Amino acid sequence: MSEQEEVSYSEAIQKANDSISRFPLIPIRGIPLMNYIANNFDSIQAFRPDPSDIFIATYPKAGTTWTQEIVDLLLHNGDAEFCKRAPTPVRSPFLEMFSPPPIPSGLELLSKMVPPRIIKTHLPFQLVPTGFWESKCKTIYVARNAKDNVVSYFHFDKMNLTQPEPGPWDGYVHKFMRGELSWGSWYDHVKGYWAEREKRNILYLFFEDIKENPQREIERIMRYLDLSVSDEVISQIVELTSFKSMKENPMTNYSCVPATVFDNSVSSFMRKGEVGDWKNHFTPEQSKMFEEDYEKQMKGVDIPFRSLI
Ligand SMILES: Nc1ncnc2c1ncn2[C@@H]1O[C@H](COP(=O)(O)OS(=O)(=O)O)[C@@H](OP(=O)(O)O)[C@H]1O
Repeated sequence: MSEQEEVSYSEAIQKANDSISRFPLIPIRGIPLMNYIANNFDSIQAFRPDPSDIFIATYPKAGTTWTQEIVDLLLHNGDAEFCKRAPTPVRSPFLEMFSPPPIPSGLELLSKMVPPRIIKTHLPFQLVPTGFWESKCKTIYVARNAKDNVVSYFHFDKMNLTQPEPGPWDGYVHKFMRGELSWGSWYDHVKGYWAEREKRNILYLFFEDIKENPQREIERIMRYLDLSVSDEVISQIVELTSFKSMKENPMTNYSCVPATVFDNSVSSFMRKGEVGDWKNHFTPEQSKMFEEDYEKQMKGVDIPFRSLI
């Protein structure tokens, strides 16, 4: 994969331009999904991974792209040039993504690749094709604290012109709390994978931990994947996957998606990459209301999120 593939991916999106719109959501087993995904759900469910494939699962905006880059670099011993062979969504396809033709679906991209493939999903646990668990694929789940997650999703839904119109911030927070955004409830998502992590051997990570100590978390991923790279390479990967590096890297910053789909004048995909940006968005009243609801939705759950505050 190379320049040509990168160009053809961007060109395919450009060619689909007339069919791009804010797609409606259709529920699949109660989970709202973009209509193109919902309409192709049977073929997504039928996907059979290879046991060597690596599966990265997250609620949207929880650190997927960051983890995809870390894993690609670990698999290739920190080879920065090789990891620039194509943009993230081509190197590491999005399992359930279907878009208007001729944009290749995740399944189409996967069918042309040789395992081990790095496969992204936002599907909640109960919608993941059972083939992943039958094949015992290594699975990395990344969770991000709810308040920063909803802030990031809000900015993304404003700039991603295929997502439903987010509307004003206050209403958006309520939609998040009710699980009405694409891919459903954050609360059920983080709880679903947490409940299955031991049985399915899922490595459950937190955005805040990677931010606090990337070296420690990259080493955890390395051990989980049964890889061994030198300390020097780990340091290189820390540097290559810093927010600044990934924001500047055209292969990781989603500049492959034309402005007719990702409107960068509204917000960029690599927006801030921080912990605690929620403080710039929630009013004290919204924060109190959100926390009261959080207590109810997360009652009895022992996921070690940092304090919300
Ligand atoms: N290297 C690195 N360091 C810190 N933060 C990073 C990094 N890469 C991506 N990001 C931030 O992650 C948010 C995007 O999340 P995802 O990659 O999960 O998005 S997506 O769901 O795949 O569309 C989005 O968060 P916000 O900036 O808060 O909006 C990105 O900026």
